[in-house]
Amino acid sequence: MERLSIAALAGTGHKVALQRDQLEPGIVHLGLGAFARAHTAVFTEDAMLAADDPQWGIIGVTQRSDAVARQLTPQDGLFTVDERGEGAAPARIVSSIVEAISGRDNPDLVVERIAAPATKIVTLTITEKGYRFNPQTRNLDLDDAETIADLGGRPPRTTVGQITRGLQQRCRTGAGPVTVVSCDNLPGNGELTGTLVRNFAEALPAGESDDLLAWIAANVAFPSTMVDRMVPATTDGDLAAVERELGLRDEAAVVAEPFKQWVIEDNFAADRPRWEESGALFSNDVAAWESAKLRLLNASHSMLAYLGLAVGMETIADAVEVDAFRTACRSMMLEEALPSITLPAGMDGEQYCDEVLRRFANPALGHTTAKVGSDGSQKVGLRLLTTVRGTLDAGREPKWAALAVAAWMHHVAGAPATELNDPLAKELQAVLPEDRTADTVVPALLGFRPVVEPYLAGHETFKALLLHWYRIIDNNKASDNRLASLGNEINHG
Ligand SMILES: NC(=O)c1ccc[n+]([C@@H]2O[C@H](COP(=O)([O-])OP(=O)(O)OC[C@H]3O[C@@H](n4cnc5c(N)ncnc54)[C@H](O)[C@@H]3O)[C@@H](O)[C@H]2O)c1
Ligand SMILES: O=P(O)(O)OC[C@@H](O)[C@@H](O)[C@H](O)[C@H](O)CO
Repeated sequence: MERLSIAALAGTGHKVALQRDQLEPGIVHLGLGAFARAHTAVFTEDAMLAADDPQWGIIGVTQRSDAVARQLTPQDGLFTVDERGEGAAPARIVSSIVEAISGRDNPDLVVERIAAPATKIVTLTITEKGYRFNPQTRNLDLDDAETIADLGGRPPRTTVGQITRGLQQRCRTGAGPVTVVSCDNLPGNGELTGTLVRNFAEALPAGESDDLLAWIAANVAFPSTMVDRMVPATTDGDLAAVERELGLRDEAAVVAEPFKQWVIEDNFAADRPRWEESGALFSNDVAAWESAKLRLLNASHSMLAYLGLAVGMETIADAVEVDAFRTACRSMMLEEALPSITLPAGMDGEQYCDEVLRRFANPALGHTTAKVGSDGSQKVGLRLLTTVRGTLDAGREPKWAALAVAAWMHHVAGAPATELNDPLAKELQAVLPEDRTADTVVPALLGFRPVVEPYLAGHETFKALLLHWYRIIDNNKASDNRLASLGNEINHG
């Protein structure tokens, strides 16, 4: 089958929305995964169309492998977004990516693109682990071997190294101000990114560091954002479905739910696309949006992933259909998370929670428990332990959040060392005992400092809840009907 490209489209009924010969590159996007294509690239294309402003073509950078760059380059950067579920629009070809680079293979080129005067924005979707920070201090992990190597002056391979070296070159060449926009699921993602970039700059030799820090302070903004759209990893079946629809082969297609949301702090150092014309909300209350999303949606997502994995379920849509799991999620959101956060003005908390559960149930999305449950060491603290802490501080028991944390612990203890998909898999395995029971695993993982703060590790109520739930999950693993028996025990608390 012929590959998707501008030339190949000429012979079909499909066409691209943007005038490609007029596009100019104004954005460098680091982390060209599925989410960036279904979210950032779509908002940006729509903004360019609505405002008739073609200066925001995206230079996409793949970070760890060259796969997406290899898929997109022969397709002239074009790819399909295939919406799935109620209200889905027809498959759409997105044309806002003008170049795709493998950052792994061309680190100097990444720095050059960030430093180009035409670049006004650097956006990021590099996953939580890509930030290489210490979650307790929210500073750059200066013991990280890759960061040390980047500080030593090699062509940078870490994202923070790439951004800071790009800024250093902008400072030297007078390339002008730039805005760095994190779009990852992290609280205060803009402030965090700014801190990590400054930490990197501070760790450079004094002669390089002083000028650079002053230049960054005067020329770079780091707005925080909240992003939302469920985008699973694309499967071979998804590619085949797009091929049938398009009549062309698209190796870079992505699948997404119809819903999409982007809340952005209005803090830019230079021009920006008119993203508000494509539906983004500019707000000075991004922190409230982000904590609502992380502690309601993402926390429930993680809970369903680990409960689903405990009973061998493959998708989130299947897990949320289990009454006991759905009720546990809803209870965690309503009884524990909602009382410990301040909602953004105008948000109806209960309605938001119901909407989240409805979105999870989208059967056409195929979001896997394995993908959502990956990298737990990077997510459990932000999504769940925050609610555990808030609920304990309010003098109540975090019963449901503890169920989700116990399910994560069970997943970590049950996964064979080679199969745990987590950047700290080796470190987690190292603290786990040979004999894995509630009484050995719970204290071992409570003592795992990169995830659990000392206060929670020593909290007897929390520990008792974890032991209780861990035993229930573990006892059921040998049951003939582990789904029914686990559901039953969860219902009985
Ligand atoms: N997929 C979603 O539903 C969704 C929704 C909202 C937000 N997000 C955010 O986007 C991120 C990426 O999601 P995705 O679906 O694109 O995942 P993906 O697996 O398709 O892509 C991950 C991207 O992150 C990069 N990356 C991974 N580890 C890295 C590291 N150590 N350093 C630098 N870059 C690294 C990869 O190269 C890749 O470009 C999520 O972690 C989340 O923060 C995703
Ligand atoms: O993308 P991650 O790995 O941070 O988290 C997995 C999911 O919870 C997440 O991607 C959600 O689908 C998303 O945050 C919805 O907007």
